[in-house]
Amino acid sequence: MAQSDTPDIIYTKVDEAPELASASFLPIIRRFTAPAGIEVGTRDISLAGRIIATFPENLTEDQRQSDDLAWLGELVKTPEANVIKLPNISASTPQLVAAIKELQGKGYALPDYPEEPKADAEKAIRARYDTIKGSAVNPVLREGNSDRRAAKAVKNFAQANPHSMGTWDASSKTKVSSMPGNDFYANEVSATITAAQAGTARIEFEGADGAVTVLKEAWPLEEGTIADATFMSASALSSFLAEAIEDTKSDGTMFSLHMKATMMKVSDPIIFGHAVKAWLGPVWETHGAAIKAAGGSPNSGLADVLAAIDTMDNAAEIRAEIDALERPSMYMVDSDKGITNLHVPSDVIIDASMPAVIRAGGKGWDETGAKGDTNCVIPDRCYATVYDETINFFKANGALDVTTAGAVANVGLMAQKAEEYGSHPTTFEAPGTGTMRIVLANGETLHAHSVEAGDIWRSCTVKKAPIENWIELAMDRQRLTGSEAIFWLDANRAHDAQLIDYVKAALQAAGVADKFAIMAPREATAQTLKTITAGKDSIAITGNVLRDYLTDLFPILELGTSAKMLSIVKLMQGGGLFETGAGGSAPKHVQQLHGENHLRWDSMGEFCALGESLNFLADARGNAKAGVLGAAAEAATQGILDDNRSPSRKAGQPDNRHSHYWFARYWAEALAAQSDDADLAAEFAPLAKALAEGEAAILAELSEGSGAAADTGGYFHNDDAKTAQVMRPSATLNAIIG
Ligand SMILES: NC(=O)C1=CN([C@@H]2O[C@H](COP(=O)(O)OP(=O)(O)OC[C@H]3O[C@@H](n4cnc5c(N)ncnc54)[C@H](OP(=O)(O)O)[C@@H]3O)[C@@H](O)[C@H]2O)C=CC1
Ligand SMILES: O=C(O)CCC(=O)C(=O)O
Ligand SMILES: [Mg+2]
Repeated sequence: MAQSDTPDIIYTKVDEAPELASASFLPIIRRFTAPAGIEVGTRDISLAGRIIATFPENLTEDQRQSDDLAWLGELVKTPEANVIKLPNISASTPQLVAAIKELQGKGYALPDYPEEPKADAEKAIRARYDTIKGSAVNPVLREGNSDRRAAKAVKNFAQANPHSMGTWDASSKTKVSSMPGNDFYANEVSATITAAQAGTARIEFEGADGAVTVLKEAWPLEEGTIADATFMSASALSSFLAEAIEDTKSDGTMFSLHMKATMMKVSDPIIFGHAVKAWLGPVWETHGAAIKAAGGSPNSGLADVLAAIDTMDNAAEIRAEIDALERPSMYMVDSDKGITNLHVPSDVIIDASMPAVIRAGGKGWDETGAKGDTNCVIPDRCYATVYDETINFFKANGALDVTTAGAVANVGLMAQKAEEYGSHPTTFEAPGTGTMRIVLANGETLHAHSVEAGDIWRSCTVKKAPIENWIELAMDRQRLTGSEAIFWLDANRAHDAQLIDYVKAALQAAGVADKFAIMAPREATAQTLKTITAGKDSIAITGNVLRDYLTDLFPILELGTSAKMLSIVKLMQGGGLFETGAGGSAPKHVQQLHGENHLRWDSMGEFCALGESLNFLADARGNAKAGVLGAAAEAATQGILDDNRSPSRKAGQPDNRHSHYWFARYWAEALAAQSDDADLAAEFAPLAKALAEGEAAILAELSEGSGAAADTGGYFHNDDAKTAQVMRPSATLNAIIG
């Protein structure tokens, strides 16, 4: 990669709410960094951008785009990397299909997404689209482990200004339901690759007839890598789901399924599909084959199945049979629009959905829009215990007191596609009854499982260098904070037992074993909740999945949202990746902007990441001006919190754009007031003055269109000019920012 033309900071172009926010905020960042000679570039990792970059041969010269994700994937392996990464869409199939359709409508001659590819050409197209699907960006950029926590100012603000919390009642019927056995947890085996075993491995399936199919070849396994294999039985899953539906009915609660179909893009849509089939029960048994022939895929959700049914001659009959099913209430994504939990696999994502239920006092919303208790179905037991224990804790102790609760930080093992979140290329639906096995370079079989057709088999790996780096990061954070520090590892789980060997050895070698505890997730949850209830802090040192789950769970309870988190990825090659918040891209915020020109997205995550990125530029490159800008950005962030300038939720009140004005103003004022760099002070004094003098006009202009519809010229692929018009409506502010 040509380093000479790499901008000092890369601010990623993404999707949905954070991308709309960028249209307002990025011009401000550039106006402020330019006088310091800091170049802020962008690279496009949006879903639409990645689709366009994948099919150049279908597009005109003007339409083509470079593969920015690949470029960034190389950059993060260099010490030069300084990337501000906003949350992007990890697309489910329905989202991918919708994005393709929007682009086709805009004149991009892209191929359709082949749901059931038959000919080789279709299979090739499908394979290219599948590289875009799911969590295709984060694993490429995350060449380091994760350090997520709330900045002190953010935590103090939350304690002083508590968000709304539902109450928890001991009689709540809300619970977590998981499979009793034959899940990923039960079937896991794990080993650490020795020198003699290292090399190129393969994954193969041997059918009952002895025929061997190689499912993955040329699969490198390095010495020190922890390599697991496990599977979930499809028949056990189906029976469990059918029972869970019946159990929900007898409890009188609502059924909800919580998965991560975006990151676990192979396994979880299949599990989701089993739930759709279980819900349809006898209707699927009778009509399933015909619905499939009509193009309906349960793995894509109930919406896809219903749409296929509606194209069938006997649609009315099938619909009537569905209506006649005796089913419990279902947890809704949008009760006004009739969108159920099972409609789209990416609508209910466990890391955000379970905390939302827990924050609300164990409540979900049913078909009628009524609040009620819910059976939270999380089939696999590896991590479900965390939510189960949290629910038990609040039932016993009442909701968390936000005003006094301590903070939970996370140190997450994430680098180089660690663990489950890197497992999609090594996840397979068993093609028949037989044996799935990993065969090592030396011919040895590492792991083997007897499976039946449809069982979901997967292998997860994590490399040695990331593990060692993660333990070091944990030791750093513990030393710097003195907090309670717990490795959330289950000695009874095969994978965790291998990790524990690494952890114990490293802690002993460093002489700090007494500063850390190692606890299974359930025990760690109980201990951590006890600690924060007592007003103390805890560091959760976890694998990749719990990194994801806990950095939504605790921030949503403590701060009301994970958008305000500091999310730092110290890249293993010396660069910095600064993620903005720990949450997603909030699709409903876009609907609100389009409907009533109000963007309630809170850019606190962007503000925190910007400060960190500038400070990193100062420390790593000796760029003193960046340090001055960074310190001033931190002061501006503090100003936003002190003066309560964050966006409100309702149209007619200040929104995201207003918060950017305030950020610019506080930033300019802090720069004008500092004495470390006289040139910057002189540059920003007039800007600060103009922003202060323009206050009334700017705030009025920013509020002008509020309440009316707004057109950004698209959803996945906005029109830049239209978006700028919507997101930069203040002529006064624009004249100052330029
Ligand atoms: N790092 C990444 O790139 C990530 C990407 N994603 C992607 O984002 C999409 C949506 O994910 P989902 O998990 O549903 O989470 P959302 O982003 O939709 O968040 C859930 C809710 O949290 C609140 N929220 C989140 N961020 C903000 C913010 N900045 N300001 C104010 N409120 C906020 C909103 O609540 P309310 O509406 O009540 O205000 C929002 O509806 C998916 O496409 C997913 O793949 C998800 C997680 C991380
Ligand atoms: O990559 C994704 O799909 C989501 C990432 C996520 O939720 C997280 O890192 O917290
Ligand atoms: Mg997450």
